[in-house]
Amino acid sequence: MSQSLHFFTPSSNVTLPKHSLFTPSFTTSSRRFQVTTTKQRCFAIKVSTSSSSDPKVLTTGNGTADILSQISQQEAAAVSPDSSSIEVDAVTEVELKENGFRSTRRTKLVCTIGPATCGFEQLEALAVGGMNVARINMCHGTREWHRRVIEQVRRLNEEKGFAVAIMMDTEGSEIHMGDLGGAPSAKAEDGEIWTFSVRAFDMPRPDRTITVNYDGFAEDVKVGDELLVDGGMVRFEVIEKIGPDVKCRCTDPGLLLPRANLTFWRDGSLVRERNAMLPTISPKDWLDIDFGIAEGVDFIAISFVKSAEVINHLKSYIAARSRDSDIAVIAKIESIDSLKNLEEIIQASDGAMVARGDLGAQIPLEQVPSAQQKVVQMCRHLNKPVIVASQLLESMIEYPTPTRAEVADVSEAVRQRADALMLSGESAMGQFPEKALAVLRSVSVRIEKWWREEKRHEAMELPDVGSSFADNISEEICNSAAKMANNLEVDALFVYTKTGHMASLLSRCRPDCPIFAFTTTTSVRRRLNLQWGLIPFRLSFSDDMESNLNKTFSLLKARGMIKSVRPR
Ligand SMILES: Nc1ncnc2c1ncn2[C@@H]1O[C@H](COP(=O)(O)OP(=O)(O)OP(=O)(O)O)[C@@H](O)[C@H]1O
Ligand SMILES: CC(=O)C(=O)O
Ligand SMILES: [K+]
Ligand SMILES: [Mg+2]
Repeated sequence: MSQSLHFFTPSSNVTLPKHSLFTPSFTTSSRRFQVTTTKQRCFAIKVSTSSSSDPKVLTTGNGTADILSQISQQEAAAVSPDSSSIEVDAVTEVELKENGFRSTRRTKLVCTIGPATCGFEQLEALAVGGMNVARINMCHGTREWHRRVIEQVRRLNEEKGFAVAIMMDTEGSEIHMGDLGGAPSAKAEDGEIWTFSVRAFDMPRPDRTITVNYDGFAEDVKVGDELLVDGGMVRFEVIEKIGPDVKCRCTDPGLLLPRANLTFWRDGSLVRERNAMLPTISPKDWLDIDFGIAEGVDFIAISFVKSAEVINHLKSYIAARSRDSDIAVIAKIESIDSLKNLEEIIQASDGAMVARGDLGAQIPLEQVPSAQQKVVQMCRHLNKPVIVASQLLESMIEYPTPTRAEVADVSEAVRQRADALMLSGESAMGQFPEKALAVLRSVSVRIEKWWREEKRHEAMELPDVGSSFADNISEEICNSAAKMANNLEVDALFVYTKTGHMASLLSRCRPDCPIFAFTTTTSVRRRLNLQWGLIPFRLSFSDDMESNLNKTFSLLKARGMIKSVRPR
């Protein structure tokens, strides 16, 4: 098995760097490495290892003009440039052509789809606006409704060449309110008495009555407890218990949304009684997961993860049921338990989400920012994509411009170099979904550029993640390639990746230039769309890197995404 790494250097008389751009593991075992200069201005390093899953090749280029001047007319002609055999979406294509490689957005964007965005045109507008992943929340709507959304996203991908991935988010079995009898919201005013009940009501249900999904609710709460809706957006005090009904007085007025999360507090601490024993994945969640597997969603996000065990269980469940599709499991960090077992949970998962909505209901709000930073950093260390979610642009549910504080919050998540930012209510039921997405997009691009120009990124020591020698080689190649790309100020890194692993290792380094990730399957292409800095393309390629490179350049050139200039 061999791996090769292609570098295209900026000057015409290249000498191989004397000092090691590679770490000692490369130089001390030189027996394994064969360095050859292949062309006048490029060199390749072929790495032989006894065991490796697939041949991985990495190319870095210093600007397409230079690269293309390497390719003779004959070589270019040898590959018939059937430009349809490379798949990239129209928006990325235009962006690359018009703005160049360097100014592409690196931070990925996730939009929750709801009543405001479930139409085909609305979905298309989001895709055009930069949505990389569409999230469906199984707390709301019917499976039929979600199936239609999935179908439309798939149609959008097929007809318009997008690679929008689908993330299904489970409901989980925490305590939450019912669906408000179909009303989009209800206003609770200061001092009003509301009834929270575990009874099932016939329609219409009595005024100021809210159903609760957890049967033990009326037994677990005590008179005097504080009841928080959505982590404190609305607060009540428990004043009386009458069988299955709990009477509460509103102490902090606000808007109640369907299926809002409920927590109760006693003497300033979160009460976790029998509800703490509820399973992470409820019987209804298992049915939703079966639905997600059948529909071939790309990601399943698990709410209220408490331990790595549930992730491992779900992963084997998925593996047994979907042999050819590979669904990634995202752990939602939104509970005290998930913070306690953070490292093992992230290690077991394929990615994580900082779900600040519920997290802020379980830990004091002032602890949420440090928890976010910790999760983002740990994901980077362990090479797992991370999403920062909830209330990024909350005011844009109602207003067309964000608050200054919201822009600062988005900027901070971009500066932490999270893989992705997520819209919730802003895109699901807000009045300005496209505007909210445009704010995420422009703030991301601006902050990324600023930090690149200022070279302000803190150096982050990235620990090894692989356990085998082959894994270590892949990591070293990627770390070195990213470093070299930065030092030589190249325009793009090219990586050929079957499983997506090499691309993720490069993304983890957060290089200054974008990473073109060429992969053979559409499902891997969609999955890579969640990761920082990756521009995923679908392309069939072989083990012969020389021909892959020629083919790629010809195809990109035929599409007008890179230009040829006369050799200097
Ligand atoms: N499929 C849907 N149908 C109707 N309303 C929806 C749908 N998806 C989302 N919404 C609305 O958008 C709001 C925000 O959606 P979101 O999924 O982000 O909720 P959340 O409470 O932040 O997430 P979670 O329930 O996972 O903690 C919801 O409270 C709901 O009012
Ligand atoms: C997204 C989500 O589940 C939360 O913020 O609670
Ligand atoms: K959910
Ligand atoms: Mg949540």
